[in-house]
Amino acid sequence: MSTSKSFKIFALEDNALFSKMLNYILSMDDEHEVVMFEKGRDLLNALDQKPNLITVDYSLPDMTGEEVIQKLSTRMPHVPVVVISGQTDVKTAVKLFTYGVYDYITKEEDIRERLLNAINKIKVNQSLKEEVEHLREELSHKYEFDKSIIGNSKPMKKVFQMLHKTTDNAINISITGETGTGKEVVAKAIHYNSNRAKKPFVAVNIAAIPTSLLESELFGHEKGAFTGAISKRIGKFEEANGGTIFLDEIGEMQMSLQAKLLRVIQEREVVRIGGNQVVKLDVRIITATHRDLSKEMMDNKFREDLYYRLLGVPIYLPPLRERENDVILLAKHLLDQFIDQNQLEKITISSDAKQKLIDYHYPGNIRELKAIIELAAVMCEKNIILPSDIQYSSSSDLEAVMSKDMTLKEYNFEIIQRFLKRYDDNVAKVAKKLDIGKVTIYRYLKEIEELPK
Ligand SMILES: Nc1ncnc2c1ncn2[C@@H]1O[C@H](COP(=O)(O)OP(=O)(O)OP(=O)(O)O)[C@@H](O)[C@H]1O
Repeated sequence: MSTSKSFKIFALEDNALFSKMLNYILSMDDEHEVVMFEKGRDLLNALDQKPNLITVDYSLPDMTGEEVIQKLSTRMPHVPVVVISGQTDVKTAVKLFTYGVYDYITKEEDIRERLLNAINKIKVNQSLKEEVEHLREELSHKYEFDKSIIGNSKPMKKVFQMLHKTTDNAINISITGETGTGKEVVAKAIHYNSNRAKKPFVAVNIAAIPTSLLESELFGHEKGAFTGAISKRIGKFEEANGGTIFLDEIGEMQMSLQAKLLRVIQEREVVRIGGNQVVKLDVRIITATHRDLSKEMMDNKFREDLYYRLLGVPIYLPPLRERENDVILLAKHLLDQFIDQNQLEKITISSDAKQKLIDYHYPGNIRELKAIIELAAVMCEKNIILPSDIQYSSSSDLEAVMSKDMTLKEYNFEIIQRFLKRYDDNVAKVAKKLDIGKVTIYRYLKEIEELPK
């Protein structure tokens, strides 16, 4: 069986016998490539080989273990170091931990278990870090402007022009637009296309958090800062440090908190509630609102100084009814997404259905279009969406399906029946498509039969 040595370990140990034993323990895992060193200097000279882990004996002939560790902490701060020592000296151990040493293991009987345990933990940590990196990378592709924000209409071209001006700087951005026009999608795309893409994107919906909790949610608190603060909590601003914070529905923020937010923005630092430690901030702020903030300002509901601080690059997202042919582009995109997520066969939209889609005014904008398309995909037969499959929330059809007239159970009946029709009553296939058990389908069918006719 071929094995790949993907985890390189450097081990620094001058005692010949112990070195042999260490090499044996570390090489037990086929994945490990172990390189033994007798002298600290030799190990330091070989760092360009990029080890994944370094073990260091504390007492060495040419330089002290402490010196080696100190040098490693500046030259390779991200590579975990495990110290192996012949002595149990708490003071030494504590000092070494200040250099960021991962573990301190004494040369005792259980060294094998302790060492392998430490290595396993390090590997799990490293693979988690790699996964986070990988996901961030994937996210940044996913949020490329023209891949995540679908639209080709004149007003959307203007939006794209503005978006491209936001990538190389940290200027604040204020997004306005009716509900469902894609304000959050745009905020994410700005972040993942900016030079902050590898740092966090933290979204906070101001309207969704009770006023009494909002301050601590945003700025954090120390343990015991107020009744209920049972432990220290980092606020969203600190969480977003180095990256972007998205304050959705900023127009809902109370005046008293607006003053605190202004202070944080001006000072570029935050102090957790009940604490005195000042945390420096480097956070880009993107705000969104469906309200007219300039009007709120005139009505004394929004602070003028905060308004201008947050305004930065203003981006207006037009309602869907003003986006010309984007309705069809978006409908196809949302349909493909739904097909992908549910592993359905290809579904197309008939030209009459397209016309029906264009004729509607979408008060709920793209969120509403998404719901309409998903329902149409479920309702249609023979994998083609016809005008009758398109049901608007303002018309009675969709209301009949989605609102009080139908319970969730009845809605489920409807979907299962549609799928059974589409797949010629093949229960196994329908169960697979809907990702539910066959028994569930039989149970529904039985219940339908038992309903009074
Ligand atoms: N241009 C677009 N391209 C593709 N999908 C979009 C686009 N705009 C919005 N969407 C989709 O529409 C839905 C609503 O978008 P989003 O939540 O960003 O809207 P919003 O303006 O923030 O809404 P609200 O004001 O209610 O918070 C999401 O599912 C989003 O993925």
